[in-house]
Amino acid sequence: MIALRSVEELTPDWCSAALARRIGPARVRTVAASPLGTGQMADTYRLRLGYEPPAAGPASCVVKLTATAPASRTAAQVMRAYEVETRFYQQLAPRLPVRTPYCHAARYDARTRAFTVLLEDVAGRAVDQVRGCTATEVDRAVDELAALHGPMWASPALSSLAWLPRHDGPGAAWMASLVRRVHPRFLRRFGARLRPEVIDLLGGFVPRVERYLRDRPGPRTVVHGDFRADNLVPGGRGRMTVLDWQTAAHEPPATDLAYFLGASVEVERRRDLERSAVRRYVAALTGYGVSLSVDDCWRDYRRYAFGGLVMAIVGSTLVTPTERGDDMFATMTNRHGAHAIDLDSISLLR
Ligand SMILES: Nc1ncnc2c1ncn2[C@@H]1O[C@H](COP(=O)(O)OP(=O)(O)OP(=O)(O)O)[C@@H](O)[C@H]1O
Repeated sequence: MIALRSVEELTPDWCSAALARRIGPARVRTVAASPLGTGQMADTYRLRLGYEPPAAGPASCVVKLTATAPASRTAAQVMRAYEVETRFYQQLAPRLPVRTPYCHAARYDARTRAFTVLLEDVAGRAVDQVRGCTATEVDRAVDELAALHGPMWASPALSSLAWLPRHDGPGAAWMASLVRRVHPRFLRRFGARLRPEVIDLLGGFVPRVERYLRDRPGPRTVVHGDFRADNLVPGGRGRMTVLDWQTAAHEPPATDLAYFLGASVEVERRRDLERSAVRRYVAALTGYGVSLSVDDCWRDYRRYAFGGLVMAIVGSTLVTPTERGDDMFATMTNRHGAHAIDLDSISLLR
């Protein structure tokens, strides 16, 4: 099975090879692809599949492949997003209890930097990021975070995965200079939609961004890197399925927790429930043998509240602009800004 460079290369034979583990000697006879969702880093399609013999495999699957839009493809390649998502599905998803779509096949071609993952079609709709999560959705999401972070908490095995990014290396200085460079442009584009106190916060944070990115205290584990409502699909038995593993990394786990609560919960609701969410996360981690105090978790949670601001500033300038994308970046910045202000996170960077 090869990594597809575009959906035009998709054929029944390619699908048969990609589904071989599931369908054995049966064949895919027909495949029809329709574009799916609003992803900005890859092209995603729902596939309707017909088989010989009939009903030999899933009636539909989701294929995610190299973006055709040049800006999205370049951004994904700079961030190694395609390699990371492929390797995550191949090497980590099978070892972790976090709920992800079942991956039928995943390929990354280092020469062409093309990638393709063929996934289970997850029923249901992702939580709307702009509306934000309910209290029940927060509980479910926090449980999935513990199921992602707990099993490989401080595991030396993660350091040997050369493909799994760490953000405190030489990349930190590069990222910090990018944030400083694009900050004025970001303010020109979004300033009218940002609260004045958030603009002030950015003015205090951006000069300290390199310190924030380089100096990353706390234990490390596998993190999702973009753990927010748009990537969470509520499912059966009180679980959430977590999508979009292009930003997986070897990072302090509180980065995901702070980013999730900062981005995906409306501000008043987040203020009400964040302490209990942190306690729930710590309690769920004990189920994976992790001993972490609520105080230590709370301190790291406060410190990493800036992650969403870095993501909004950099993300909004890298991807092709869309109206929904711009709404999302403005909402994100106001929410993460309010979060860092509420938690006085800047005091942890002095
Ligand atoms: N396995 C799946 N089952 C059902 N829907 C899916 C599945 N995987 C992705 N989707 C949907 O396809 C769209 C794009 O998916 P995804 O977020 O993984 O792509 P992306 O290009 O990496 O996005 P982003 O711009 O957020 O990085 C989303 O609407 C998502 O809900």
